[in-house]
Amino acid sequence: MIPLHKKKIPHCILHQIGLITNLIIIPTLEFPPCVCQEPSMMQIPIWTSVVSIFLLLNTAKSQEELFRDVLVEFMSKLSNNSGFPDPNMGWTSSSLPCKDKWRGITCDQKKVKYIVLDGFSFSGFLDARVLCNMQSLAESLQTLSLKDNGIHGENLEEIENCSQLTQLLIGGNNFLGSLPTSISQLKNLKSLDISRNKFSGPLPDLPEISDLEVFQAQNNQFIGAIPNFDYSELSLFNVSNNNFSGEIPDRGIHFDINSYLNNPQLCGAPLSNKCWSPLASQSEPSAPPDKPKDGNSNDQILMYSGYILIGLAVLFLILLWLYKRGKRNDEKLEADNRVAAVDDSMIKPSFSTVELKAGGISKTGISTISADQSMVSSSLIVLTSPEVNGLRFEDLLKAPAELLGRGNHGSVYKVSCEAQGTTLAVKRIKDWTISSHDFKQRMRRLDQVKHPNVLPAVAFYSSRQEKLLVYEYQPNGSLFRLIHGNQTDQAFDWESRIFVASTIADSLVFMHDKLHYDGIAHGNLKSSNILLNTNMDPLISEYGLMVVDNQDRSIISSVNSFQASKENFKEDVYAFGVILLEMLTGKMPLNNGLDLASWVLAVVCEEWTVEVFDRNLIGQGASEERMVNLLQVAIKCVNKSTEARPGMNQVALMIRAIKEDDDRSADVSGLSIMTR
Ligand SMILES: Nc1ncnc2c1ncn2[C@@H]1O[C@H](COP(=O)(O)OP(=O)(O)OP(=O)(O)O)[C@@H](O)[C@H]1O
Repeated sequence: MIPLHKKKIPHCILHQIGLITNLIIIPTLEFPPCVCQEPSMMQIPIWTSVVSIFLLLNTAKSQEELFRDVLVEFMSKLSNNSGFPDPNMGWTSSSLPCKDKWRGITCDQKKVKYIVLDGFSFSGFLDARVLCNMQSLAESLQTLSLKDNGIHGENLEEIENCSQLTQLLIGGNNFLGSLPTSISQLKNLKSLDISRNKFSGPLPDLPEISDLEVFQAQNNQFIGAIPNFDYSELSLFNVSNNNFSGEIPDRGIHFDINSYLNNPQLCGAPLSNKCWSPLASQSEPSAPPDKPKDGNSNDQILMYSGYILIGLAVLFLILLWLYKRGKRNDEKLEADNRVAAVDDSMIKPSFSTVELKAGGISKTGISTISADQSMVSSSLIVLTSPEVNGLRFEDLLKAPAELLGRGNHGSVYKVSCEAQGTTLAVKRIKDWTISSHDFKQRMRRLDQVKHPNVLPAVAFYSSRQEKLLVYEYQPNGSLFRLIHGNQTDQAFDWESRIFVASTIADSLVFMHDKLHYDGIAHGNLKSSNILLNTNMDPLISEYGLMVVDNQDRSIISSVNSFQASKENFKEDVYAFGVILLEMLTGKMPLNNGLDLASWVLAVVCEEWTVEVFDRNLIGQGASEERMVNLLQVAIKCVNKSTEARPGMNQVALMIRAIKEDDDRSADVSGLSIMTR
C-alpha cells in the first residue's frame, strides 16, 4: 500500500481520519482540527467517511503516477499522437517512468531528472506548457534533450517554469519564429543548443544567464546584434550561419572565426571584414556600401590602393615567416632525432637517472618535448598552485630530470626546479587526439574541482603532438609499490588498507559528483595512479586525463554522450574494485594473463574464500569477517555488467560501514586492555 503521507488527502479528511482513529484504533494519533469549507462534511456519518477514505486511498495518485500522466501527454504531443516508437520502452499509462525505467528518462529518488530523446524522428510539438506546468516535475527536471528530431515548439515561452534546467538541447529540429524572451529566465542553464532550426528574429537577453557555458545557435535565421555575453564563462559559442549584423562585441574574440562565419552583415574581429567606421562615411553607419559613390570615388580608390598595399606587405611577411619556420623545423627535426635516440637508450624499467648536462647532448629527457622554445615558453599554462608561482617552460627544460617510469600513455619524469625550490613530476603524453582547445577547457574545469586527496595538475602544456602535465612530486611512491613492492619497512596493515580504501572511495564520490555533468570520470584508475604524500595519505593522480573516446570531444558533455559518460563513471567503479582486490589479495591486477577479478571470482565460487586473502593480512590477525565484507564490496564493483555495479557513493557507504565497525572494535579492545 502507498504510505499515507504520499497521498494527496484534503486536510478535512485527514481530520476525520484523526477522529475515527481516535475513537476506534490509536487513541494517541492526532491530526489538527480544521474548518471545513462545506458544513455538511462534518455531519456525514462515520461509515460514509470510512468509505470515502477507502476510495481516496485507492484513487489518489502517487507522485510518480502524476509524472507519468504528464509525460504521456508530453509524448503524445511530441509524437503527433503516435506514441513512443517501441511501447516496450515505456511512455504508456500502464507503466511508471522511474520504476519501469522508461527509455530516455533518468530518475533520481523517483524524480525525473533527465529527458533525453535525441534522434527519434518525432515530428510533433514540444509543448512547454504540458511539461513545465506541473510544479514537482518542473522542479526536478534538469536536462531536456530533443536533438535531431523534426519537432516544432508550442507554448515555448512557458519553458521558464522548468526553472531547474541546466541543459536545454533542441538543436536539429523545425522550431520556427523567435526564441521566447522567457528563456533568459532559466538562470541555472549551463548549456543551450538551439542550432539547426529555423529560429528568426533577434536573440533575447541571454547574457542574463550568468552560468551559461555552452551556447550553440548556428544555422538559424537570427537577426540583429549579438548580445554582449561574458565570453570568459563560455567554453563553446557558435552563432555562425545566421543573419546577425553589426560589430562583434569586444570580448567575442575569445572564440575563433568559425563561431561567427556566414553572417553577411557581421563585422569586426575575429572576422576579417572590419566594421565600417561612421567617421569614414557619415552616411553608412555599420555595413560597407555596395558600390563606391561618385562624389568620393577618388578617395575610395586611394583607400583601396592602400588596402592592397597593406595586404601585399602582410602576405610578404607571412611568406617570410613561413620560410624561417620551415628552416627552424628542419633544424629541430635533426636535434629531436639526436635526442630521441638518447632518450630511448635511457629508458630503464624504473628510476633510471637521465640528468643530462649542457654540452655534448645538451638537453634533459624533458627537453625533448621542446618544439620551439620561444613559442612554447608562453604556452605553459600554470594553474592556481602557489608552489610553482612563476614557473616557466624554460625552468623545466633547464632542470635535471629523472625518468620515473613509462606507462601505457606516456612517461613520467622527476624534475627538480631550483628556482621554485620544488620538485615536480612531469607526465608527457603522446598521441592524445584531444584538441588543444578541449584539452585546455578540460584542464581548467578540473582545476576548479579540488579535493585534498586528489592531486591537481599545477601546470600544463599542449601542442598537437604532445601534452605535458606538471604535478607536485610525491616522495612516497604509489599504492602499487606499497602493495607489490618488496619493501619490508612499510607494514601495510589492515587499518592502513581500510583507511586507504575509504579515503579513495570518498574522494571519488566527491569528484564524480562535481564532474557529473561534465562527464569527466578518472578514466585510468589503478594503484600506480594512487600516490602517497609525505604523511602516507593517498592521493588520486591523473584524474580525468586518460580520455576515453567519448570524452574527448568536449569538456562539457553533450547529452548525447550522457549515457556513455555514465558508463565511464561505472568504469571507475570497476577499476576501484580491482584496487580493493589488490589490497585484499596482495596480487597484481594481471597475473600470467589472468585478470585478478576473474581469479578471485573463481576462487570464491569454489568456496575457498580465505585462500584469496593476502597472507600478511591473515598473519597480522585482521578480522576475517571484515575482510570478507570488503571482498564482497570489491566483487560488486567488478561485476561485468555496468548496470549491476553500484555507484561510487554506495561503494563509499559500504566501506565506511566496515571501517566504522573496525574503529569500534579497536576502541573496545583498547578499553579491555586498559581495564585488564
Ligand atoms: N606526482 C608524482 N610523484 C611521484 N611519482 C609519480 C608521480 N606521478 C607518477 N608517478 C610515478 O611515475 C611512474 C610512471 O607513471 P605513469 O603514470 O607513466 O605510469 P602508469 O600509471 O603505470 O601508466 P599510465 O598512467 O600511463 O597508464 C609510476 O610509478 C607513478 O607512480
